[in-house]
Amino acid sequence: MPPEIEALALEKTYPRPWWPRARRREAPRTALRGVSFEVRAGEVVALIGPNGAGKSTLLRILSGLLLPSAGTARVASRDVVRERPECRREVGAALADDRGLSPRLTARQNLRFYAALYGVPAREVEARIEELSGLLEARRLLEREVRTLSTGEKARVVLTRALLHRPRVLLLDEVTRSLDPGAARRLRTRLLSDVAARGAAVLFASHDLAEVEAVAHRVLLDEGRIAAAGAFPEVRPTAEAVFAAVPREEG
Ligand SMILES: Nc1ncnc2c1ncn2[C@@H]1O[C@H](COP(=O)(O)OP(=O)(O)OP(=O)(O)O)[C@@H](O)[C@H]1O
Repeated sequence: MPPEIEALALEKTYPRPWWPRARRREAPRTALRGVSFEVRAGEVVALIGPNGAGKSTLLRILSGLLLPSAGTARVASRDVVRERPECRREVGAALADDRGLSPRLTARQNLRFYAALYGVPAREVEARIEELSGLLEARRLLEREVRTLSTGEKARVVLTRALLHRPRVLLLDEVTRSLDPGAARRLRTRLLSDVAARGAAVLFASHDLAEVEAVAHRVLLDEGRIAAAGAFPEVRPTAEAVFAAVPREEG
């Protein structure tokens, strides 16, 4: 079986901003420098690394929101650039700074909209929303307008949305960051065991080494490059060194 997520020599350099004042000040920024790895069906892989390591950039490329500068990536055996629409149907993404929910619609209306977009059969939509919102402790939020929800409450709706169409690949960018610790733990355990049990591949970014130790089958450490990969005990010394390192100031 081919891997569900496959990155091969991925590179990403953000160009200088186009507006003149910032353009003079800012250089292009390289966020990924040849990243290669894979995630197989049923595997939960954590992507850990300090701020600016490139985690969000990588997840945005894999979800089809950002183009790589070089290299290739495949999700559910499809090329994320050439087969972008097909890819996006196979992926459930809950990314940092998610702006995809309409603030004036209720959570349920938003979820119905995305269910239709993802092609969930109409007769299954309500049952799916009930089931997932129960799993993600979001049922009491369903009839509320999204603009009235707290950050953590919105995160639950975003997670529910990511799972609506039973995606083969789930990409999570620090989604439990805004949840209180108990809820984060419960959600992580339920969510990840649920998706892994049905054979989905999960890649989630986190700063929290304890979180990674609890759930990840395998860990990737990223710093624009893969600094270490494998089971947590093997990666741990490098991870601890990277997180403990005093950052070098630029210039
Ligand atoms: N739109 C952008 N334009 C220019 N540079 C960017 C842009 N987005 C990210 N970067 C830069 O790319 C690098 C990687 O950023 P990225 O957001 O992928 O890191 P991260 O590992 O997700 O960080 P964090 O843990 O803080 O969320 C950083 O140096 C960042 O400043």
